[in-house]
Amino acid sequence: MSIKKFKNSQELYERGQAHLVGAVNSPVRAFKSVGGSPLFISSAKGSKIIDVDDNVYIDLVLSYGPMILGHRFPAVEKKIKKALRHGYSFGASSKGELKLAKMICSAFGSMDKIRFVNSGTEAVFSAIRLARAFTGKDQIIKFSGGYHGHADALLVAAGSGLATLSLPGSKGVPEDAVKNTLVAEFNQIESVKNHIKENHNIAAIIIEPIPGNMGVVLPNEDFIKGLNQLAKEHKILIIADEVMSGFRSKFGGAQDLIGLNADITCLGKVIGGGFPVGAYGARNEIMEMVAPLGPVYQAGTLSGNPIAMAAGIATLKELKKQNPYKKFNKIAAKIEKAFLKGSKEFDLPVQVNRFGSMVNPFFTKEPVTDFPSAQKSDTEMFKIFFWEMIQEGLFIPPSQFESWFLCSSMTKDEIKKVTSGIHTALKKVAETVKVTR
Ligand SMILES: Cc1ncc(COP(=O)(O)O)c(C=O)c1O
Ligand SMILES: N[C@H](C=O)CCC(=O)O
Repeated sequence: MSIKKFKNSQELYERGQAHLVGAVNSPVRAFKSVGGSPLFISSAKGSKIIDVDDNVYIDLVLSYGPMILGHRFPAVEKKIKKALRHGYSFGASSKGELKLAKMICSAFGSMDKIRFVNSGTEAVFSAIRLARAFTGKDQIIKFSGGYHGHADALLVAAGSGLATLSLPGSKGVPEDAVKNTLVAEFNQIESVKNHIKENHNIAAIIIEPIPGNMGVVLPNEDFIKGLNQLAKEHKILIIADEVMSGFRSKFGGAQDLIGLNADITCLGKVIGGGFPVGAYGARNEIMEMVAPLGPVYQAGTLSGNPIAMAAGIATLKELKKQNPYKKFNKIAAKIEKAFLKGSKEFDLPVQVNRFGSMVNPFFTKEPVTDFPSAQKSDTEMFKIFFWEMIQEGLFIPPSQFESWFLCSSMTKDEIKKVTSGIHTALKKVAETVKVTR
């Protein structure tokens, strides 16, 4: 295998520093925690992504989730091209919005109505405003390691890029903006109970049903049951942030699979088929508080964008047709097996967490069940592993604390390439660790 070179990516990275902050438009793209300079991408098709040095990779990032069918899926591309011929944005309603809204509401028992916005961040902060208005209360509980976009109130003990960069929060967020944010520990119902005991103004608990922003973590059954019960007893709303998990483990939400009684659901990523989109939805009595029906204001020039709607409708139609969820479980199981085999053979501490098409490894001996246990993962090992995967032609997120994603376009050969690449990368980790110890 020839060694991959990144000359053109490096050049663009250097040039990019002049007019882009850190040469990127989202911090996770900067490769900060794995070192080296980030890849610049020239194109993608199916499960493959190609960088500007013509290196080809199997893509396990998939734009951090949206590209569930793979890139430029023919049926989706056809509908996007058709939509483009009709106009790009109208500032007025169009039929696609109705169609996508119906498809989504039919897939979630907890949603009668939905409002489209332009990103997951927008969906979440709008959902919080709505929960506060509906309950007449101000406080929210979030979980440490949970990431819900970059609204001020939620940049506390957050996962994703903040975990990657070891940032406890963000500068520029006034204390006032976070004074109503309470942080509990995922999978630890006592930490939620304690907040509820001490605070009587809690509007909502916001949760990623399957967290993917501290790496993938699975909720235990009793924890979810406990949340449902506490929320009901204390008239607290549950906001299921399914921006990442929505349509990734079933046609609909992970909330159904884990038995979470969501009041408001936030979506993004998959429902826009790769175009900027977000959405929040709930039962009628909650959604009818949103303007123009009710007093909660929320608006957007590009909301319900016709191209994003067309891509979303085509993606969901294709997902329904393919029903790839069993396939995802099988692929993820193979990935897990490759890790477990390699960790045994090379005597490495590895844990694998997976749910549907979300999967990722941690370099630690103990099971990963919350943010503190995820943070025990050896990020130096991850760094070595990451770069060897890149050399193997496998693009994974450049962070220990991001989920890998699977797409339905993956072929048997590509799956084999992934599992054998994992084996080689683990070997490299073991060899490097041996030398440096
Ligand atoms: C669970 C979750 N919520 C919210 C967001 C924010 O979405 P966006 O990046 O589209 O603003 C993300 C991803 O960034 C996410 O994974
Ligand atoms: N973890 C984030 C969302 O899921 C990754 C996307 C980003 O912040 O750029």
